[in-house]
Amino acid sequence: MRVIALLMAAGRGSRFGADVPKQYLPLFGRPVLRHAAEALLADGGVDALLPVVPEGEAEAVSALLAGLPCLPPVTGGATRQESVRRGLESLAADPPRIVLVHDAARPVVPRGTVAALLGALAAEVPQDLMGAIPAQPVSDTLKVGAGGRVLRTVPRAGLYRAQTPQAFRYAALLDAHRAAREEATDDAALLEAAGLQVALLPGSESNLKVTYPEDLARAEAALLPRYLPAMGTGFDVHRLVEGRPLVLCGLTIPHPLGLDGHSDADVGLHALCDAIYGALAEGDIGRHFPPSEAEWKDADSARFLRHAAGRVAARGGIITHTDVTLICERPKIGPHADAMRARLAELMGIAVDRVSVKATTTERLGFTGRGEGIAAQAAATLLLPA
Ligand SMILES: Nc1ccn([C@@H]2O[C@H](COP(=O)(O)OP(=O)(O)OP(=O)(O)O)[C@@H](O)[C@H]2O)c(=O)n1
Ligand SMILES: C[C@](O)(CO)[C@H](O)COP(=O)(O)O
Repeated sequence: MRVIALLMAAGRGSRFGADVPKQYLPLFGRPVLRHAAEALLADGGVDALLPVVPEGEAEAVSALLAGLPCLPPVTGGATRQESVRRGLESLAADPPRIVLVHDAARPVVPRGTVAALLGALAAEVPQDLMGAIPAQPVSDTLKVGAGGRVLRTVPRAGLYRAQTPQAFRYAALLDAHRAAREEATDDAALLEAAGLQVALLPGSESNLKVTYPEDLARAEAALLPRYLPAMGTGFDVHRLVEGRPLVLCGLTIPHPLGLDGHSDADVGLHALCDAIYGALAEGDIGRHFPPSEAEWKDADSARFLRHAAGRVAARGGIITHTDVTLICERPKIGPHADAMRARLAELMGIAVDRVSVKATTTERLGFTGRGEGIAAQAAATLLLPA
């Protein structure tokens, strides 16, 4: 049974009102539509996704969905219904048995939803079932209103709020779309209009559609139980010598001495990399970039931090906060701290208000007190998929 899931991402998000369509905005550092796509695949049973995207954005959406089983994106239309129809038509030459239609703006599909929908359509009895949808019973009292006044109350018994993903026999849904004369707000409505049977399955309050700005925080709250916090620490020391530039937290700082080492010896950045690798339980910087390898001689350590942040992304996680403490008498770090924070934030791809750089002396005690070297310690917190 070939199953294709249409990922509806061709909307402009006008009610949300951001500079970019809401489906591209980050939730825990990853685009809303990426969460939606992964949720469609999590139960198994879906062979490929078919992204339906705004005109000219196929390449950008493909990049956001990299690594997932996807058919080439199809350009959507002016309405959701038109976008779905275009997606369905693109499959006509090699028709699947079943299609799922899902809003890319719904990033929190509970586990088991897709399996339940496919199970309903796979069941032998009733054989007349053409679709299955998740829906929540209405729990508030419903009013009809106009001009700021209540006109009357609508009985809520038997009323449901329809969600996506919705599953359909492909041929039935394509026929319903081709025959449609009026605009429907979901796909099941087109089958209902044709007198076809659609099963009602339990939905979930967490399966919200990001529509207004406040919905992003609600979606993050709903996703949070799927993550576990992780924490790592790092420590590094390099000797101060003549004839080398002083590179600290990604910046070259004017100073008569520089740090000695195999790479550019950026002690702050190395400690931070170790904190991130530590939180991932993926060893340390020396494991990823061995000092025995000539390739890393005098290397710009920015590359190491980009790698560490890339490992977090590859594990499906995000860096939540980092904190670096530089330990030295000279140079004074305060005047450079904000520029260092900005550079580290840029390298890790996170907001600067989640990045701290501070400094301390050791009261002229020890090797840092005597100005023989600089030490750094760092901590990083991550969220990783549970
Ligand atoms: N022409 C359209 C309109 C909507 N959608 C998709 O259908 C889903 C549900 O639509 P909605 O929440 O209304 O999204 P927008 O149309 O983007 O929002 P708005 O109505 O506020 O502009 C979204 O994932 C959206 O990208 C689509 O593929 N093609
Ligand atoms: C398809 C849908 O998500 C089901 O609840 C909903 O109808 C989409 O409505 P919108 O007005 O296009 O957001």
